[in-house]
Amino acid sequence: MKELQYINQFFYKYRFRLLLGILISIASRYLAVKVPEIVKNSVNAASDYNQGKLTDLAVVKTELLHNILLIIGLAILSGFFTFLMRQTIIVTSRLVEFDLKNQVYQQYQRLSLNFYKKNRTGDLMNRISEDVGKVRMYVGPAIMYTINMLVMFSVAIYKMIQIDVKLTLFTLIPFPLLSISIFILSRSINKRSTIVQQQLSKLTTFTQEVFSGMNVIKSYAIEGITRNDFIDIAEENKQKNINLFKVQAFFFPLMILLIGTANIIVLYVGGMEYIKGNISMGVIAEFIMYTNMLTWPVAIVGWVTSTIQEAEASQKRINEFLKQTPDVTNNNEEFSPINGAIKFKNVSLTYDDTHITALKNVSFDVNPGETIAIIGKTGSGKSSILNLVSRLYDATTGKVEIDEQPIQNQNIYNLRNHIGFVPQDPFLFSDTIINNIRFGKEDATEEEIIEAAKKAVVHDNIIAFNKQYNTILGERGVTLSGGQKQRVSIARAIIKNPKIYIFDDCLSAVDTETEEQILKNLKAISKNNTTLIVSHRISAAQNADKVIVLDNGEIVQQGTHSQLLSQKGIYLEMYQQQLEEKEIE
Ligand SMILES: Nc1ncnc2c1ncn2[C@@H]1O[C@H](COP(=O)(O)OP(=O)(O)OP(=O)(O)O)[C@@H](O)[C@H]1O
Repeated sequence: MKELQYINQFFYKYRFRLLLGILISIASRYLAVKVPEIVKNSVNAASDYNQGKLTDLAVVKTELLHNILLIIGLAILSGFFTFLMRQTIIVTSRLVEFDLKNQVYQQYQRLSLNFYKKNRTGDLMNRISEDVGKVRMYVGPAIMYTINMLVMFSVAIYKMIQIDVKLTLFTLIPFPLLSISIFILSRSINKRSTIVQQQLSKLTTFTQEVFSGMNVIKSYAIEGITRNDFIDIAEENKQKNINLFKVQAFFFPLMILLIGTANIIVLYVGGMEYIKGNISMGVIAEFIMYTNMLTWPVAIVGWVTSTIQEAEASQKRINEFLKQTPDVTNNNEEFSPINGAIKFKNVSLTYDDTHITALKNVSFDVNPGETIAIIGKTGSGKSSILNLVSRLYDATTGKVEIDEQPIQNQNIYNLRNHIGFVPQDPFLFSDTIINNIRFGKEDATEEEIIEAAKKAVVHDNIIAFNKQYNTILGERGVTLSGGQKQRVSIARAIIKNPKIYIFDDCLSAVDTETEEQILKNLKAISKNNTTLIVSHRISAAQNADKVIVLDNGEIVQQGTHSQLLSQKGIYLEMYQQQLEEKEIE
């Protein structure tokens, strides 16, 4: 129960609702346990009349009618309390589930990118849904049934012992057996259902991947292979489900068997006691009712134990993530203006997971409003520089400064609010185009959005769609071409009017003419904003105030476009190569 201690904060938070629920459960069960006693009185009245102990039929009839009305009244009251019990305890469990899900979600958002690289999406989803759901079972049903069981048991057994100790002991013989068997069965059911869940995750992940990569599957004509893979996984899924149902099928027969055994014992031992004249006929009826009433609570002991074990395991998985601290933390709560000066002083970056040193001893500076182009071959470390500027990662050694302050001293949210980042592989949400652009500035007007789209040279494409700016984009914006996606993403950054623009090779999918037009627009827009442009193409660097050339994580050249063209080196090589390619076109 160590891991589940985490949930105590919620018990405290909802203590009044929970306490009310507990009181209502006690009332509800107490009323339910009253019924057998009334049945006993009724049976005894009828039996006494039969044996001539009571002679007035009208009195017997009145008593029976009175008892019937009492039972109906108790049933209605008990039902009403049961309803209230669910409204309090089960609703509390839903509130706790909601709070816990929010906590996990907030923690997910707090954690750094590294966390997302180390953990699979399916696992993250499972912990926030499946595991939280299992913890809810502990907070709600498990606690509710435990209270039920305790009240039923104490009241019923107290009453039974008062009537006949010997009969009580005999009646209770099958119950420990019932509880232990249900415990064993529940454990087995839980184990098997975990396997079924894992299998289901596998199936979901597989199909999700197939749907996302459908264009590759179709163009390689490998539908047959993926179908066979699907059949294999589905077959395994079916087997695991059958295994689960085999065990589940034992649950009710086992309960019925044990209830039957307990009833037979009551009938036999009770019958003997009745013959000896130790108890009345009504007591046998009363005991049979207690036996049936106690069966479910006793069976539930086994179920509750195994549910708590499951919840403990799930909470452990949740705690693992909740305890993690982000690699990149915010160390300043103040929101202050940012001018956009960037300085790298002997910066090196080695990624934790791959141990790849992406940057080695990199130093450069950019004044506010300047445009700097970062050029280099693939894998040379260009994006890594951008990752450090937006503090998605922290440098391993050396210093990154924003406005002459170590970047770690800047409020991370403030910094990112002042950055308009266009990633290499733009991500668009399954929403309208207008909302995808508005994402950069929540209160943007329609005119501002259209203006931004025009500057990103995507307006004409958008108005060609039937629903224009209200066109819904499919999952990951699949209805747009790669170049259109890049330009919508650029519009999203433009509308933000940030102090620092970061363009990570985001014009790779647009033709050179459109690229030129966008670069011209960007130059006009970003006159007063610091701009970092990463590109494979020299064209992006021509108008930059400064160009940095990276090779294998190191700056090998630095200067203006014309300065670099006058030197031998990678920049000149790339320029000549791209010039030749253009001439061939
Ligand atoms: N998030 C990351 N975690 C681990 N390793 C990374 C990460 N990002 C990049 N790398 C590694 O760091 C090196 C530099 O990558 P980076 O993306 O900075 O290069 P790039 O010049 O932007 O390449 P490209 O032009 O192909 O985008 C590569 O070897 C890459 O595998």
